[in-house]
Amino acid sequence: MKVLVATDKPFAKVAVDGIRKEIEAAGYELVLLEKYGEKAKLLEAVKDANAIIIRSDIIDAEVLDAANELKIVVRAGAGYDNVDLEAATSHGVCVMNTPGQNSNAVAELAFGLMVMAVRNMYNGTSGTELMGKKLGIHAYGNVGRNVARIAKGFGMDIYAFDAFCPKEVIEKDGVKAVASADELYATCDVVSLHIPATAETKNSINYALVNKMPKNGLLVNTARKEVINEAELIQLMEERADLKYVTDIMPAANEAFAAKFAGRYFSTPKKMGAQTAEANINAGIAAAKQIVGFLKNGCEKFRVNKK
Ligand SMILES: NC(=O)c1ccc[n+]([C@@H]2O[C@H](COP(=O)([O-])OP(=O)(O)OC[C@H]3O[C@@H](n4cnc5c(N)ncnc54)[C@H](O)[C@@H]3O)[C@@H](O)[C@H]2O)c1
Ligand SMILES: O=C(O)[C@H](O)COP(=O)(O)O
Repeated sequence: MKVLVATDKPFAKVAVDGIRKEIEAAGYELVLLEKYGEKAKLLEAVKDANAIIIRSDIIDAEVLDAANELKIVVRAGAGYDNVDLEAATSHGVCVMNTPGQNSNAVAELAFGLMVMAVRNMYNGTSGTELMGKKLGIHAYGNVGRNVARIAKGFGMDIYAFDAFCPKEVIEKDGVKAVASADELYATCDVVSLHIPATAETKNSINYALVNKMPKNGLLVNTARKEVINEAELIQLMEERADLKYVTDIMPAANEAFAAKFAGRYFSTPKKMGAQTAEANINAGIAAAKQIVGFLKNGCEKFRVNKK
C-alpha cells in the first residue's frame, strides 16, 4: 500500500518522521510530495496512491479522476472545505479530518492577533488591555473551547454562540451562551471567529452583523476568508474608523484592506494557525493512524463524506 503525504505547505520534519514511523510499522510505503506548487505534480503523484494525507491542498474531481487506486484521503486538520466530498463519494473514496488536533495552536494564534490589535499593531502608542473586555466566541467547537480556556487566563468576560452546540455545554465551562450571532456581536468588544466555511456560513459575516459591535470593536478571524463578506466589511470599516480586523487567512481583497485601513488591519502572510510542530505532529500522526485503522480494520471514525 502506498501512502502519499501531499503538502504544499509542509509539516515540520519531526511530524513527517512520526507519520513515516506509523505508516512503515504497518508495512506500507510512504511517499512525500512537498511544496509541489503546480497541480500537475499532484496529479502525477496521486496516480498509484492508495491513501493520501493532505493539509489545505485541494482535492477536486480532477485529482480524484487521476487517483485510480485511491481508497482514503485524510485532511490533517479541521476544515475539509478543500475536498470535493461529493466527488470523493462518487469515486468510492473515504474522506476524514482529524478533529481537535490543531485547535490549541489556532487558539493561541487568535490571542497573538488580539494582543497585537489592541496594542495598536505595536506602533508605540497607548493601546488597551484584554482583561475585563467582553470576548465573543463565534462557534464553540474545538478551537472555540480552547479560546475560552485561554481567555479565562486573560481575565476576559466570555460569551459564545454556536448554532449546534447545546447551551448547557457552553455554560458548564463558565461561558455565557447567547441565543444568536446578532446578540454576540452586539454584546462583545472582541469577536473571535471559529465557524467552518459551509454553504450557510460563506459571506455571513457581513455589514449588518459586524455593525452591531460596540465602539472600538475588534474582529479576529482564524477560521476562513470565505465566511467574510469582504466588500461589506470594507464598506463598514470605511464608515466606522473605530473598527479593527485581524486575520490569519488573507482576504482576496488584501491590498484594499491594507491600503485603506493601515493600523486597523493585519493579515498573516500565509495561514499559520496550525503551523506549529505540536499541531503538525498531532494532526499528521492522527492522520497516519486513521489511515492504518481504515486500511487494516475498516475503521471509519472521523469520516466526513457520505458512502
Ligand atoms: N487558521 C487555521 O490554521 C485553522 C486551523 C484549524 C481550523 N480552522 C478553521 O476553524 C474552523 C473551526 O475549527 P474547529 O476545530 O473548532 O472545528 P469544529 O468542527 O470543532 O467546530 C466548529 C463549530 O462550528 C459550529 N458551527 C457550524 N456551523 C455554525 C454556524 N452556522 N453558526 C455557528 N456555529 C456553527 C459547530 O457546531 C462546531 O461547534 C474550521 O472549520 C476551519 O475552517 C483554521
Ligand atoms: O482547517 C484547518 O485545520 C486549518 O485550516 C489548517 O490548515 P493547514 O493545515 O493548511 O495549516
